Amino acid sequence: MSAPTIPNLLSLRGSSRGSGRSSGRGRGGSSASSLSASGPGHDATIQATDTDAAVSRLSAVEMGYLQDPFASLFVQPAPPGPSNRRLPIINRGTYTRTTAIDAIVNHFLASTPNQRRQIVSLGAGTDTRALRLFSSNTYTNIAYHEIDFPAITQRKLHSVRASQHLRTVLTVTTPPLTPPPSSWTAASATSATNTLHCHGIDLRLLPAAGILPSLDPSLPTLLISECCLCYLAPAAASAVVAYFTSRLPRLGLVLYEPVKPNDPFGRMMVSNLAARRIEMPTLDVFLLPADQERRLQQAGFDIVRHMTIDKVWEKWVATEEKERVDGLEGLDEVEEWLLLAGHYIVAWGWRGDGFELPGT
Ligand SMILES: C[S@@+](CC[C@H](N)C(=O)[O-])C[C@H]1O[C@@H](n2cnc3c(N)ncnc32)[C@H](O)[C@@H]1O
Repeated sequence: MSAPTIPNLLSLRGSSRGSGRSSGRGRGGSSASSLSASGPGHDATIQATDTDAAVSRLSAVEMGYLQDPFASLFVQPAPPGPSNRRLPIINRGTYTRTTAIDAIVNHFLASTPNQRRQIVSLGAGTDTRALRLFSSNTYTNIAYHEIDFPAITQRKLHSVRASQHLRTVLTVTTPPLTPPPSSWTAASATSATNTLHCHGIDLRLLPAAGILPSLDPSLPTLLISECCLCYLAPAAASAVVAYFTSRLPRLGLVLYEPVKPNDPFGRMMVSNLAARRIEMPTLDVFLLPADQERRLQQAGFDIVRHMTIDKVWEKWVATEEKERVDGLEGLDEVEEWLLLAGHYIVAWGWRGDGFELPGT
């Protein structure tokens, strides 16, 4: 929920109330008003959504929702003041979505002990999940693949090379080329069996490309799309999923996306995105949670589950943890939270022997 979909919706609403909170726009180097809704300008707008996600992650970390020592390393230092601070319901959304995907990732890793396994994050941006996993030292033998536009993977490499802290977690194994390569690899400094493979490629070109370097089709693999495939045209998004389902027999997929664009709240969400020249074409096709389940079934996943974010909060966050989170900022707008969280879904499915993902 930290991406520009709802966060900006509510950031816009927050600033109209004079909260002084910023959506983080402009920090990604694009001005939405000057960009067209398709073509290269639109790609730049979509790439800038990673900055929104990074700023929201940092806000949730700074307010104590999440622990992530890497969140600040991918966000430009803000001027003094609360400019990077998100509204409480946005922080709770970022927390809940991160908790849900972390739980699915952990379940996948725990169900595949003593063997090599893969995670592939589509549109990973400057996400820190691989860094958190590697530094926790809980799991070994992970090949973690991240895919994003070359401009984003290059920027991530720059941050990794520039940060003393990150150099204690990752050893970049790509030769130090100038200009920096868009595809690069790194090994975990604590366990060399954990490797990070950053692939700088437009996902829409993936179906026509060969097998990604270092991707091993024989390994159990978890594919993550955390607010990524929703930016692609439905046929292109399906082709990306088919690229993996046609090659990897033991595969799971977890998606995080908005749903219900046609009710009043959903219409407002879509119109706020449109004001920023952002389109989410898959939202027109996978309208309801049941459509997302059908999508995964049609893609070939045998077991399919989904939960809206409000249900994740209700069912997956333990009582004491709910109390801790409630105590951080308080949440006056409970109805607004339920409305917001009900418009975001985590859907997951899997197929193949020897591993599993959680039930609901
Ligand atoms: C909202 S951000 C999410 C980043 C990250 N998954 C997270 O949740 O923190 C969406 C990401 O998807 C990437 N993306 C969108 N369309 C893409 C495409 N066609 N090819 C590669 N990356 C894409 C963007 O560049 C951006 O980094």
